[in-house]
Amino acid sequence: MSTLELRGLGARYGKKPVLHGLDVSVGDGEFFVLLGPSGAGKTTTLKCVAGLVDRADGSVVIGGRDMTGVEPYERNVAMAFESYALYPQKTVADNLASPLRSGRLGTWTEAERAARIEAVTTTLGIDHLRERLPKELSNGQRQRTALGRVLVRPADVYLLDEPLSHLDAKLRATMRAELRRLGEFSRTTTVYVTHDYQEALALGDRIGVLRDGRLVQVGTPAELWDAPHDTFVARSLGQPEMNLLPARADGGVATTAGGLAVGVDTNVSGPVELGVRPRDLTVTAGEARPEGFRVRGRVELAERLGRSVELSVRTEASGGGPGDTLIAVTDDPDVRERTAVTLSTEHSRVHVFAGSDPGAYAHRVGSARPRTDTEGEQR
Ligand SMILES: Nc1ncnc2c1ncn2[C@@H]1O[C@H](COP(=O)(O)OP(=O)(O)OP(=O)(O)O)[C@@H](O)[C@H]1O
Repeated sequence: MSTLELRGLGARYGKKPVLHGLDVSVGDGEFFVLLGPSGAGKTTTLKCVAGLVDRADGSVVIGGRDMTGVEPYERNVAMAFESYALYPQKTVADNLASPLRSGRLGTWTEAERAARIEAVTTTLGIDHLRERLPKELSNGQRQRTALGRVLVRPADVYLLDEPLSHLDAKLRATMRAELRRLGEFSRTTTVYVTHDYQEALALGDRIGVLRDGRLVQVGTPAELWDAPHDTFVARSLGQPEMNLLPARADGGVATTAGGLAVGVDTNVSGPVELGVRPRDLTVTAGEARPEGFRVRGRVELAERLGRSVELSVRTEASGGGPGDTLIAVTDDPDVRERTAVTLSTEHSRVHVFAGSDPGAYAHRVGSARPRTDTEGEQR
């Protein structure tokens, strides 16, 4: 059990910098998720913690001890790579037992070893595979065994790199729940790398969003969901992605190109983006309740996604605008293409992002508010 701190952590491959001054403190027993797209630097961050990157700047501090110059095998971290290394000639049970046999982790009685292995194989659902050799396992089973090899050994910090990536959707969901339980049970400080936002939201006590080697936002799942730092974080969480409508703010009103207008803080002016999650929009045939944010439109496309239907809605073009397109999700099977609908939500669910730099992500400055003039949201 240990805290983990990254202080100004940087890393380079050759001359190319890939991590830029990461600062974060992971609490004792915390399950911390690093979320980011391919190439963001997630694996490199784990390797720096494990001591496997030569050209690192700043420092990694585990349990209050600066790890600069400390060899990987002396750091007491256990890392599971996406490519799973198993002894080909050993059974699953022996593969799991071998980390406990190396004298470095103290001596274990046969009974203690067996109890620990059993707890892990039960959690990972590989009990029935204990006598098999790696070549007799599917990719997903091999991945779970490799994860087991890490979890079986007590360590100060677990470093897990996309450990569920080779599992099918159903098994991933089951394993997510199991891992969550295991985390609560073992309370070992864990850094878990993924590019899957659902995994991050389900597992993380906190999440750090990494983009191009920089930590863009660190927070609880609720903080990231309710107040994403910028449009990149906003789009990283949620499927379908958050709707983002370009607009111009002036005098406390932001107006989209399509003619939609909402109240915003009077301090906000210039180019903005209005963000609303498809699942935050309530879809009603005809008129909606009068309070809150609401907009009328017509369904242009309806695509069934299992129980729910994803709608592409063209908003009504009033006030000379061409209308905007918003994605919404409904469970109502009667909403079809060409149906007239009203989309509504609370103003607090309409995020306002500001920033005019081309190519940069706009920052969240707050949420929309009711308009104080009498024009309404569609004009
Ligand atoms: N050994 C290496 N030599 C040179 N460049 C590397 C090396 N390993 C990674 N990189 C580069 O460093 C950057 C970060 O890579 P890293 O593997 O940390 O990203 P990641 O977020 O884990 O991505 P993924 O999800 O695809 O595994 C990428 O641009 C990658 O191409």
